[in-house]
Amino acid sequence: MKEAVSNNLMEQTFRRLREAGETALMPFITVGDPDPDTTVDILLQLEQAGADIVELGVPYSDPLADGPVIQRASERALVHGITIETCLETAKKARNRGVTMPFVLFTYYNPMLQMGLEQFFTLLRQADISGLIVPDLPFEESEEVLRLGDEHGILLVPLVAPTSSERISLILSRARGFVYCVSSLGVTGERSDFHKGVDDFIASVKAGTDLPVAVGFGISNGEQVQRFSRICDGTVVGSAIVRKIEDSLPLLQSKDQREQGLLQIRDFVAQLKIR
Ligand SMILES: O=P(O)(O)OC[C@@H](O)[C@@H](O)c1c[nH]c2ccccc12
Repeated sequence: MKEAVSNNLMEQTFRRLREAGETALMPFITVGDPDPDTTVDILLQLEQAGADIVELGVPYSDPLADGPVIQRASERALVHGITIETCLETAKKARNRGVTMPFVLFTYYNPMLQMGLEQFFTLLRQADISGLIVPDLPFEESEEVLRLGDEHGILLVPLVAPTSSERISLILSRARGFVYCVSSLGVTGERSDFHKGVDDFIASVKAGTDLPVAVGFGISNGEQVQRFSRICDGTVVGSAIVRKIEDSLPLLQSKDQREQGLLQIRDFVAQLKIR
């Protein structure tokens, strides 16, 4: 029997990359940082720079796992009252402006519960979101979220950390889309060194699943992207790009230098891409 070919954009992207022998460059940005219109412009730049899949972070006031760079991005976004709805509107605008890469929504659990899970998944589908990551989803509640995701065609991507060891096969058996390996413990943020056991950890995850495996947490330059690309299928870069956006704020917010600010972000991301 022929394997059913999925029409989920993220699955298609990973399949295309795998056939080409490439790995995915996966930026994370906070939606609404520094404002929703600029997020649309930044998404266009990311795509032109060679990003393959983008993680769209919903800003949150109590982001447990986020380091200082991403926390500040959330603060800048929350000034504009950004909610899940506005994030999804922003994603739609980016599509209408020509962004074609798959979107993975990254949100804490509480805002989705408050909206109601049915409504949440309906809106995600309407905004052409391919995947979902919920870092604080309680394992006991993940079954319901997974079921709704399957119903709506939205892939619930699990996060696994070097400490998830006893539960890892259970987590992998429920994974959709890809598996996100957190390179280290603690919070997000750029690092110069990684945990000694990270390569073995990634190898053990790869051995336990046929899905693509991506690595994130602390990856901040092209050399680190290359290092991890040799052993996995995708690399997530968050804080380093969000910091670049922060550094570019004076340019982005001035009328005549905005283009220059956007180019600065594009150039930074382009040099992370393996060509
Ligand atoms: O910022 P870093 O170190 O590049 O790590 C990626 C990360 O930002 C993004 O995937 C992320 C943002 N918030 C998180 C919370 C938990 C796990 C991962 C995340």
